[in-house]
Amino acid sequence: MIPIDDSPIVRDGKSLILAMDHGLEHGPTDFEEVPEKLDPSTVFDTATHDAVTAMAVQKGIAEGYYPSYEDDVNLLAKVNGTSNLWMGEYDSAVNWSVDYAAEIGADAVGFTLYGGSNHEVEMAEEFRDVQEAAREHDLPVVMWSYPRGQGLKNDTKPEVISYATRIALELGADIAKVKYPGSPDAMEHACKSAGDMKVVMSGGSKTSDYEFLSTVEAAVSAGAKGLAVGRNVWQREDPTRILDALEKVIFEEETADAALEATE
Ligand SMILES: O=P(O)(O)OC[C@H]1O[C@](O)(COP(=O)(O)O)[C@@H](O)[C@@H]1O
Repeated sequence: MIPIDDSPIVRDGKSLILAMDHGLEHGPTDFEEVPEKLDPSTVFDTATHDAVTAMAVQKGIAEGYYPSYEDDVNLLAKVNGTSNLWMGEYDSAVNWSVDYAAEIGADAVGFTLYGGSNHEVEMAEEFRDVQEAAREHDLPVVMWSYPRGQGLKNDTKPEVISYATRIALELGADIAKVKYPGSPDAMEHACKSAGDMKVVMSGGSKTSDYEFLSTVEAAVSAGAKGLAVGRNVWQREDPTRILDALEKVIFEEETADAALEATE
């Protein structure tokens, strides 16, 4: 872990990462109700909001669109990823090198590790190479720490999420992105398991404004240092409004109720 509070992807010790790698990870289904979002520029426009500290995308999107946004958006290069068409045991292909991501202007790199998968060993070895290359470029590393595969049926159980944050700490990540483990106590334990490393909550599929914001509020009160979110922002009709509210909940530590009221 390196001190990352001065990194552009961190603001006042916290991060709000806008993820848009769903076209690879989930396919066109995530865009069915928001077909205009098939154009990555629309989500880059959303990422220019002050609350967003980085945008996480895959190589092709970074190559094609980031040059127009490099003055206004911090790039988190998600270096591995696999499509939903892959039917094998959980795994993720490394699609670009850290050197190339740095050349494009990355401010941080992201990597998914499926702890518990039959491919965990190979993925951990790939993470070693990514993490060490990132250190050479002084880039923070965000681990999407997602235990799943084999017999692991419930990947949001409290002990599984605490293990996920610990794996990220032990392997040298700077931020762990994990699913919400269902309660503030479980989130607090997951954050403590990460030592001084930052933990951010993963957004998940779209829910109501109140449900989403109150879960973020609970996670932040329990020690999470922000959020990495995709669908709960860009699948909304008005992403700016939810980002205004998230800014209040994450950076100003307001309640979900107060944030919603202030942004009505
Ligand atoms: O593997 P899952 O749980 O289907 O979700 C993976 C997706 O979730 C993210 O980690 C976060 O996005 P969401 O907030 O939309 O869940 C994306 O980067 C990724 O594409």
